[in-house]
Amino acid sequence: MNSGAAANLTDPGKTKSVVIVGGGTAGWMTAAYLKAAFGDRVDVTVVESAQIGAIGVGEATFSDIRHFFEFLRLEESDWMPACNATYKLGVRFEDWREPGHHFYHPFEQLGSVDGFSLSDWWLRMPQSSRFDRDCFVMAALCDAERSPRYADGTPLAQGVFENVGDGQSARSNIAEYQGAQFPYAYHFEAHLLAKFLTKYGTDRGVKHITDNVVDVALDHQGFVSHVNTAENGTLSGDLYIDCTGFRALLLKQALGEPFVSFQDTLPNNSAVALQVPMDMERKAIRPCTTATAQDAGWIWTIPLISRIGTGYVYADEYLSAEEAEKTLREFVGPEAADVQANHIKMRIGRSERSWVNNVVGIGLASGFVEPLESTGIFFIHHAIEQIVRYFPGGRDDDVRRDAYNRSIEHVMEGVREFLCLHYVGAKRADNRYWKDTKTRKIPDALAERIEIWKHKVPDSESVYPYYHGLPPYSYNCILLGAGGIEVKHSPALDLADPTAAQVEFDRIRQKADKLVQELPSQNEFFAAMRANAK
Ligand SMILES: Cc1cc2nc3c(=O)[nH]c(=O)nc-3n(C[C@H](O)[C@H](O)[C@H](O)COP(=O)(O)OP(=O)(O)OC[C@H]3O[C@@H](n4cnc5c(N)ncnc54)[C@H](O)[C@@H]3O)c2cc1C
Ligand SMILES: N[C@@H](Cc1c[nH]c2cc(Cl)ccc12)C(=O)O
Repeated sequence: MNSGAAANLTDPGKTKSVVIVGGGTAGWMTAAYLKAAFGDRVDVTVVESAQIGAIGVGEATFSDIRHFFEFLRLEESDWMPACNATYKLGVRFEDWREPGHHFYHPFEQLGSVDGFSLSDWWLRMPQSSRFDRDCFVMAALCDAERSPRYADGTPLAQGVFENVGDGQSARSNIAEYQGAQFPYAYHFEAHLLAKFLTKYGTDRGVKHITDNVVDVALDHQGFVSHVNTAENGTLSGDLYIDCTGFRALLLKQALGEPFVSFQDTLPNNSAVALQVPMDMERKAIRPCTTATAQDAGWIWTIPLISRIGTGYVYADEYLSAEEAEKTLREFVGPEAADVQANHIKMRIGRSERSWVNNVVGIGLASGFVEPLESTGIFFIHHAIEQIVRYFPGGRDDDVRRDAYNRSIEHVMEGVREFLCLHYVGAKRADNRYWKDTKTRKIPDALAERIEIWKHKVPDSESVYPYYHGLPPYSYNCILLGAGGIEVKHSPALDLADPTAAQVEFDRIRQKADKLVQELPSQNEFFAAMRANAK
């Protein structure tokens, strides 16, 4: 424990001390990463309550999470079995356009032909009614429930696996990575990842205290001077990271930082979750997250090893908790009969600033949007990378603080626009909830962008202009998949020679057919892994 350590921020060469309050996924991802980044030159303490539980529902991620594991020098075989992890090739949206329809948001770059996006060509010459099947190989792999690795462990697209796993090469991070779209992400149990990283962190010197923080003390400048725990006295450090979840004990409760609610544009503020045991020998492990539209929101289905994580995300303005749980149980079927439901109130939006004085909020304490595009852990990962990049040198570090806060704001606001597009762009308008999605306020800039996209599919010139994790092709997937906004092809394509585009569509179909034949199902893949491990 360091007392009075605030002074050594201005004293280069001395160990810096960081106190992390909260030991959920955010707390332990941060602790582990700081140790991987700074080793013994940073003193890290994690204090977590034994009484206040962490959120863990069975999570899906961005593919970018691989940079996190790579930074920690961890291979899939080190952490995946410990977290019940499976592969994710994209999100499958069911019933967003109309009952029985589905489309994917896959981890695959959209091609271009003669300077025009393949989506533009597709509008001019659709090969079928399925934009995703015609333009992405991954859509067929998801439909056929394939694994992104062959049974011997060889990955699907060798070319994009550069820098992974030799343990020595330079480590990349999200913002720096300019390579091809990585072909898959993961599903895993976030609380098991937190447990795994507890060992990783404590093995590398992180101090772990199980106790409740009962009071946060501020000095005359409004900086945190120390926190008081119930049984372990006071803890103090140079920097405090608030990972206390929706409570935001330091950032909001102690420092009073205002919260910017997104509720006006994204009304879903509640969830009910179930962890359903499943015999995966008999049930297909779909290699994608499924988001099935419902009367007042949507249900997620996340296949894990030997269980399914599922839940109904809804707006309490339209549906009661009891009705949501009833609908979810009917959706899942008898397997869920003995499973207890977990009802969660979600605080949707962002802290006005995530870094205030010597407190940085990471995870739910900083901000959250409904999990429709699996952004929660991405927000954490991005924040951790940024705090390492902008690590404070002293109290008067306003420039660094402002830069950090801007980058967090951009990520959150960009994702807000992307999520709003799902609702305003969904063709479905069959009840009050879905009708309201067409008239509800959306960010002004998004409304302007949609007017452009009606005439020119989204590209890097027309999507949210700051880094927010989502490439322009993601917007094409939602716009053309959800089907509620009419989009026209570029008039130039009526004059252009379509031969090369036709060759590209044919190539995608042939490649998809070949891979569906060659790749094992996820069930076969994980069965082979288990057999090899014995
Ligand atoms: C319904 C739902 C679905 C989600 N789905 C996804 C998904 O698919 N993909 C994704 O990336 N993310 C998803 N998330 C988000 C993801 O689960 C969280 O981002 C992640 O678990 C991180 O949570 P956290 O660590 O910030 O907070 P929490 O898990 O709430 O942890 C808070 C920690 O603070 C501690 N604490 C609180 N008060 C005190 C105190 N006074 N003293 C000491 N300790 C204290 C608690 O003990 C706990 O350890 C979802 C979230 C929700 C709500
Ligand atoms: N940088 C993100 C962006 C991304 C690209 N495709 C998808 C698909 C889904 Cl479901 C989420 C996220 C993404 C990444 O590569 O993960």
